[in-house]
Amino acid sequence: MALLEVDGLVKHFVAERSLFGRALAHVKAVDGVSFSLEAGKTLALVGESGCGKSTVSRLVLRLIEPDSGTVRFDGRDLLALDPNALRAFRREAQIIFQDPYASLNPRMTAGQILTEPLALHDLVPPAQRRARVAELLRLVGLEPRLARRYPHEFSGGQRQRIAIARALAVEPKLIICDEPVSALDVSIRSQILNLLRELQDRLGLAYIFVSHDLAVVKHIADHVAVMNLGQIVETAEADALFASPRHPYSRALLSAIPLPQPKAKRTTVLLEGEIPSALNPPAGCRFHTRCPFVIERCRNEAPALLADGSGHATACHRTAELPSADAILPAAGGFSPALAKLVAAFSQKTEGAATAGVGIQGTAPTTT
Ligand SMILES: Nc1ncnc2c1ncn2[C@@H]1O[C@H](COP(=O)(O)OP(=O)(O)OP(=O)(O)O)[C@@H](O)[C@H]1O
Repeated sequence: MALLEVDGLVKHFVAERSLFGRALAHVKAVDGVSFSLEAGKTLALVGESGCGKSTVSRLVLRLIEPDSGTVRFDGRDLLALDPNALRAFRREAQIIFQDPYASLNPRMTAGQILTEPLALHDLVPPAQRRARVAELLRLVGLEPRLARRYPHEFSGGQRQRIAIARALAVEPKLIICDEPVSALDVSIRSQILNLLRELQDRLGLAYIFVSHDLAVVKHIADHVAVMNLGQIVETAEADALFASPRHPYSRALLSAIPLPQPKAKRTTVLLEGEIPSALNPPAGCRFHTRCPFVIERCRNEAPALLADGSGHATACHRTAELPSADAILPAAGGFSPALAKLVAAFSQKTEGAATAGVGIQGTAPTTT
């Protein structure tokens, strides 16, 4: 049985109200999202800013209520939990944020920050709390003597370690990592990612790893779900998705990852076209206004997220007929003349990682 099962989750926010309080427009932040996560595994939720990743996280933690859909955690229906059961659940699922400085109380020492959850959930008798704090600090690679310091006395990476230790204090089964390394120096990122992986192996933690950056996700995810405008457009085991992305949006996100070899050539898929407006969401496939492979059907009919035998699921009418990702990503060419024409309008050859370019142009779309 999966640790977490999310089915048909929907959350629309009111974006505009009339003078009399009537809802005039809705943001479809999350619109029919389903996925599952095994204990001890990592699911990465990937997509541009505004695609609904954080809203999914908040729904999974039951910090906000969905309009419809279900969330099952360890076999329990989260939406049916009474206050006591919800309190117990708060221990089992934790979250760490992009900016640890904002999430750590500046007036508390690291020791006090780590003692707080122990006391709140009555996890450790008062006499043993100091030892438990030292243990937590060691677990995240910090010296116990640092317990006396305040957040501003730590580096960004150290602060993220304290935020991780605070999450671990309650011995959770699931941690939502919301862009946990985006605010950190590039040189520190891999240290924090390694720490998260080590802790997962040691403690059997499951992670939902929220990120806009597929390069980061590559180092940590077992499964990836790519989101666009409140919906999952592709989901697969990480290896399968990175080796062979199928949805044009995933291909474009992947093509923006710098190549490991500086001289390697690749075609960067540039997505242009009309960017969907919050008040005028695209009909049919929500990606069609930016898709290089759009056909008439995409404008009228929303594609279902369909899985093949291996569990690789894609929401695209043209999955079966598009060229393999190899034909796009490592600049191997090989398009049929008709597809080459389409791709040419949206792609350009680049050389080397430094000029690999950004795969998506324009500001991120909003959802309605
Ligand atoms: N409380 C709210 N009220 C109204 N709209 C909201 C609210 N929370 C989120 N939204 C909107 O819902 C959409 C999805 O937001 P969300 O924060 O989940 O996206 P995201 O992918 O996590 O983006 P980011 O990476 O920028 O946090 C956005 O259009 C956002 O403006």
